[in-house]
Amino acid sequence: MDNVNGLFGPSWSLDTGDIVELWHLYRIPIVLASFTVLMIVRTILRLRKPREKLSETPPPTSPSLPAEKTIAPLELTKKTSIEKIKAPRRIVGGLKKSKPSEDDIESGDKKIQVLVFFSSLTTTTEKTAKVFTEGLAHNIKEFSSSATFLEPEILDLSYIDYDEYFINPPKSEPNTQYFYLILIPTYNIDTVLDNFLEHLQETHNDFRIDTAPLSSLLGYSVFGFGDREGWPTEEEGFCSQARDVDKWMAKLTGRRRAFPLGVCDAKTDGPERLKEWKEGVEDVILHIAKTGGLGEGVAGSGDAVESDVEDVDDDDDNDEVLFQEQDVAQRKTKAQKQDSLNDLEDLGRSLDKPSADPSPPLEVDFTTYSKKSRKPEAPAIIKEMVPKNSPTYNSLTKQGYTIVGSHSGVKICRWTKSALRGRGSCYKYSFYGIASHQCMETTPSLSCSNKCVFCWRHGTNPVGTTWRWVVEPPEMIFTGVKAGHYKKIKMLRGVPGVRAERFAEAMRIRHCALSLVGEPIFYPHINEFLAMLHNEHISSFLVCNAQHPDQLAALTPVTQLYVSIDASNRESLRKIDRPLHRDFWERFNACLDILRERRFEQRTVFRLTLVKGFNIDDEVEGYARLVEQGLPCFVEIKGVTYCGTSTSSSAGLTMANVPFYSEIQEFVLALTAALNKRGLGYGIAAEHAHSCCVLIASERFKNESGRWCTRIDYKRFFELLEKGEPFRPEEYMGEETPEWALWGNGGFDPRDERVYRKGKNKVPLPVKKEEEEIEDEVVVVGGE
Ligand SMILES: Cc1cc2nc3c(=O)[nH]c(=O)nc-3n(C[C@H](O)[C@H](O)[C@H](O)COP(=O)(O)O)c2cc1C
Ligand code: SF4
Repeated sequence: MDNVNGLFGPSWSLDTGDIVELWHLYRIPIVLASFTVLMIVRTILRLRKPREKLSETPPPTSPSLPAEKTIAPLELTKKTSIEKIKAPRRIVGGLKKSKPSEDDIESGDKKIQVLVFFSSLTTTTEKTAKVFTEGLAHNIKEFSSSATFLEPEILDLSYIDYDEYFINPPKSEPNTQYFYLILIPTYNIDTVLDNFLEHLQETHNDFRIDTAPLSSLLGYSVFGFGDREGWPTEEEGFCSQARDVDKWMAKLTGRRRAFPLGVCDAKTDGPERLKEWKEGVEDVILHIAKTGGLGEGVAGSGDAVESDVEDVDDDDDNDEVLFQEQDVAQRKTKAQKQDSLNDLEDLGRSLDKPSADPSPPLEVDFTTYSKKSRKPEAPAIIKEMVPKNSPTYNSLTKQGYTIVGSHSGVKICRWTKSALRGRGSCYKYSFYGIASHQCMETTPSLSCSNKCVFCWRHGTNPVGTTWRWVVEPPEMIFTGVKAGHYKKIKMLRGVPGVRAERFAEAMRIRHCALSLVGEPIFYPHINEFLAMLHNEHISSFLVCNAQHPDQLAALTPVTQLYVSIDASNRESLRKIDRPLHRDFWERFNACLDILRERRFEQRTVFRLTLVKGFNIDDEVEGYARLVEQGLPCFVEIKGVTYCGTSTSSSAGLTMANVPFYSEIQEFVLALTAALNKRGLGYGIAAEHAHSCCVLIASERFKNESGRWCTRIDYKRFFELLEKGEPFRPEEYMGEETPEWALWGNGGFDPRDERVYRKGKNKVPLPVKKEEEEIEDEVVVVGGE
């Protein structure tokens, strides 16, 4: 113990021997104490350091997270920085444009396609656009060889599917970049242009689509045709639709206006103005060919700097996004609205003291349209669908239509004339006992929501997805169409060959085919109109285009309800009907479901119009599936007829698209086999080879002896209707289908006289429809 005292005492001194002795005496407590101190230090250090992950076991909250999804340190860093950016959003810089790479173009990898779009009612723009495109094609060949130009293509806005060109540039050629030129007239009446504009606007406002989905275009420019005599100034509507198209294109392309909007008065300065515009456009194309792009900041380059006000104009939804370059313009247009936007506080403060912040003057350029400069908007005027001064009116009346009011029409069909002369009735006589000379073909809506390739009225017909025109009362339409029909019948009094008894019978309308042109159920008072027909014991055959399920669901029973089935699948339907509704396939299917529900209330029919190259090949199974879905009472299969007008050929339709009757027969056999394979109980009931038309019917329309009864007991139909109680279509099933109309017997009424064209032999089937036409008759596409 002394030694120990000596060790800690002040007079302490030790030699080596003492140290060794001490170690031997106290080594255990020394080792234990050192170990304890070390452990304490280690524990403190570990507690201060973050724990390292020792295993790959996923955390309990994400049991399925795969090992590779574990967030790596780098990703964590990135995520944190993204979160930091999130609120509030302030985007600095211009729109992100996928600008063409000069290298791409120079290396020859990319091709440039100029597309010239036009629309025309009275052909001025069409003719000009054609000459313009030819000239452009010629000049483009002379341009720099650094870029590959494809032959400019000309496209009629009445025929194209807007979705293919005006949501995104066409996708068919991945290495091709597009340059759009749009030549259009202006009409203050309803035309396809309204629809085009609606499409541009909807695309821009569609929250699912990028606001500038066409920004990958190389550029665009618009040229408008107008008439200063009727519309002297811009305020009064001079070239207003060209201006609107230009404005929407600026928005959709992210302001890639390559050259300013050109306008002309087609009657006076047209050639001069067009020449100027053409030269300017060609300069730009040349510039693109050389440099690969429009260039930045060049007047008319479409750069956001110049056109900013366009974007602020009406885009309230863009409030949260502020482009640095647009500050100045937005100060003017958005100042009052900004208070609530936290991220714009700085801007708001600067606006409070405008004099303290002398901003540079606003750039004004020709590409700018500002609401501020416009006069206050006049109250919306509801237009007439087909006004008397419209080209549509002229075109329809020239074709023999009587326009009643502003949206209804009536026409004597060729079969009515033919039946009056005892030269054959339409297929509806063979199948359903409709006397053609007592049939009125009419529609209360000349407008439609499709632009079917086989319709012959494109360019002139009003189209729309909703009714936006003046509505006339059903009484006025009913009286008007009857008067129009009788007037036309009377005019046939002196036609050679008209049979007196048929002429007398024709003065009493017994049937009404609501299938002329347009979409009858579009008319808001269609049910009242039908009631008027039925009150006068006029049967109703109504054809609709399967695009208006709500109206179809609300429709009161008709004698026979048709739905046009123009294709068996979405893509094919889009190509052939070119519907205006984006959800056309859903609408189509909804209509089939409605028809299925209605099959025990009225006679339901699928009408298939077969167009070779469009809706026949490989579609039999698809049609069978649709029949299974809608379970119609009947399926009418008809070959398209051909009118040979420029409109049908612009739609890509030629005689080659008209199927031979043998092809129709082949198709019918295949479809019936497909239906039987599905156990659906359909058979081929009747044919009218003359019209290239065959009827497949449900076995429900056979009598006890197993014979087809496709005809209608019209008297019974009205009796049942007047009882006001529900009834089934079988209850007004008519007599047996006549022998001559049955499948295999041709379907020509033996009471009538068959007349062949001069010089044509009595060629046995199959023949092209035209070769079997009745003398003097004009073949039209789309009619019955
Ligand atoms: C019924 C009708 C309405 C028109 N409305 C306008 C108009 O609002 N503004 C305008 O500038 N020109 C208007 N025009 C003139 C046309 O736009 C002009 O004649 C154009 O050249 C026609 O082109 P197109 O023959 O290709 O259809 C109208 C012409 C017609 C027949
Ligand atoms: S159903 Fe059609 S084609 Fe037949 S007569 Fe009537 S309108 Fe003419």
